[in-house]
Amino acid sequence: MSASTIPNIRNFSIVAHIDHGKSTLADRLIQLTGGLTAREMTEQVLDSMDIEKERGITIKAQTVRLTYPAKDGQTYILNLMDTPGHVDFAYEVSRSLAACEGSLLVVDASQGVEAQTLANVYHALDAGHEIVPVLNKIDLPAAEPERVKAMIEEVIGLDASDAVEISAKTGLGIPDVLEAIVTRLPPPKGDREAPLKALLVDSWYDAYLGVIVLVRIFDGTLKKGQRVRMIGTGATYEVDRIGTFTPKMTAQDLLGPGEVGFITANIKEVADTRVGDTITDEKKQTATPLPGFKPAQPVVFCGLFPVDAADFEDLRAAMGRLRLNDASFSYEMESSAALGFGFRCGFLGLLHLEIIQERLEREFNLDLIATAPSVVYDIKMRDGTKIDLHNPADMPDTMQIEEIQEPWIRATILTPDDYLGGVLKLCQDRRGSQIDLNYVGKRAMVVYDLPLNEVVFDFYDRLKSISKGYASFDYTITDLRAGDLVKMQILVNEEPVDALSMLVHRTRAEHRGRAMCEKLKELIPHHLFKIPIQAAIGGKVIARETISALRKDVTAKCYGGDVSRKRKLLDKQKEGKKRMRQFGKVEIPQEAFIAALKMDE
Ligand SMILES: Nc1nc2c(ncn2[C@@H]2O[C@H](COP(=O)(O)OP(=O)(O)OP(=O)(O)O)[C@@H](O)[C@H]2O)c(=O)[nH]1
Repeated sequence: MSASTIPNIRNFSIVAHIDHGKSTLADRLIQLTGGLTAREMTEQVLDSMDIEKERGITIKAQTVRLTYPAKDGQTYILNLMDTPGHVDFAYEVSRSLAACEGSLLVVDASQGVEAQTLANVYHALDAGHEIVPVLNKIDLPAAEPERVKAMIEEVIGLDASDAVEISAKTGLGIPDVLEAIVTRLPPPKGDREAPLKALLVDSWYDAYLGVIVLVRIFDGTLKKGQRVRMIGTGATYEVDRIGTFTPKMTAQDLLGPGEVGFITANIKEVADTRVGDTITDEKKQTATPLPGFKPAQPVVFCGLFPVDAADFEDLRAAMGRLRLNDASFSYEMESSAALGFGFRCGFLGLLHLEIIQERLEREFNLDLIATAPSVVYDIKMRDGTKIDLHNPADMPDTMQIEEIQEPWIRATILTPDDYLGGVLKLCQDRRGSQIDLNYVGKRAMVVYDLPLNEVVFDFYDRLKSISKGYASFDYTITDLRAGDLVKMQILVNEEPVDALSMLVHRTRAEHRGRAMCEKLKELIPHHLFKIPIQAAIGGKVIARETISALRKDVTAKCYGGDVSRKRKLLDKQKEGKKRMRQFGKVEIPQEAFIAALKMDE
């Protein structure tokens, strides 16, 4: 028995920087190979969740099987594995790549190589992929295909001389992409007679069908009724449905080597499936399981609390629902003196956090307060024990702490030359240390080591505003380093607000404390009494602001007859009311919690 090539199949991904046109190209490929009718094509197909559509980003890896009659007279099955484009989901990128042999590298011909182009193409090269460069958006007047080809060769080291030039928008060049997939990407290899060996690429929960598992077969065959074993978890299941996405779910009798498809097998929860696991036949097991992946670890934590305490059970139920589909999101119950009952939640990154919060608020109609995002700190105690600190409120007594370690990242930033000064200053201000600085044409490529704690709040927003949206950013977590970190508390009306406490580097504490007090002064409405706002480290106040006592009529300052302005102000106040929390005698609006953390330097 030996592996042979399966000549009429190609498995491929599209890797690209966000917004370079990956989804548009995928839709064109589906359209051209007749996977859907024109009416079904009205919406972008691969981005299926609402929020993905609205924000135009791809989150969950999906797959489509296309049938393509090529110029050589043969008909090919092309399996397109979609990959997410954002840094938070790098893990999902690598697992989709493991299921294919090649990638299309899509680069916007008016923009050029960006930070995530690099990160994603390196993932693809790591996965052993053959890569076809595709220059998109050549319909734009600003497109400079020759310059971008040179950039691909210089920065990535790929031969771009035969890059395919296309416009995913107009459809120009799409047939060339299909031909390139068939002629330039390698076919899969596999042994049909060997015991089943399949990769568990992804899984998600469907309200009607239960857990759906996306698989890529390497050896053997998989069919309905077969009993399979997941090697990692040891669980066994009987396959009750099997098929492919065209992109509609289509039943098949059997999947063989090189094929990609789905199974259902009466699996109760997504958490019962481990992405990267090897699926084999229960009776005839493979002797060589696939290498698998490290599970995605949450790196950013924050507390989520209902504004209205009566919503707690609804929040619990909603989190359970989201978790069904997203095993990388974690939560456990937490109670806070100020905020009551809520949950401590773990996320893959800030975007992941925002998406989950938004879904909870929008799909489940919940009003939430999010506390300051925090990274996970490793604390070594004097008695030799170690603590993983997810919540600054739980920080042990400093006298007992030997050392605090924090996660560091290596960040790659590409920016037009004009903004380089601002970008370097930002990195420097965030305790960064410069590793590399290069020029590629008129763009600078900067590599910095930075503490993740300085990046989680607003680094990305700041970078975008400094560079007018032109800089791109990608990072990987590298190591843990000891840091002189202290817990800073915020006191409103002499009472500590746990939800606003954070670990900061000692050298940054005063600056940060002052900025937070100033911001809170703007955001907390006047009350009938004076409210002191203080930042303190271990009982020592390092910054202070005071909110003066109330002027009764909020509209008083709108003298003159501008009625609509008055009404707006009153409406705004009413809106604010709904989303306020009572802290002792003080009401703090929800916006204050997040806004206080997003500070201008
Ligand atoms: N002019 C022009 N615009 C394009 C072309 N291809 C895509 N676009 C536009 O570029 C934007 C981004 O395209 P998407 O396909 O959503 O980008 P994406 O890479 O899938 O983004 P993510 O899903 O977030 O990774 C959209 O507004 C598209 O309409 C093209 O060939 N020409």
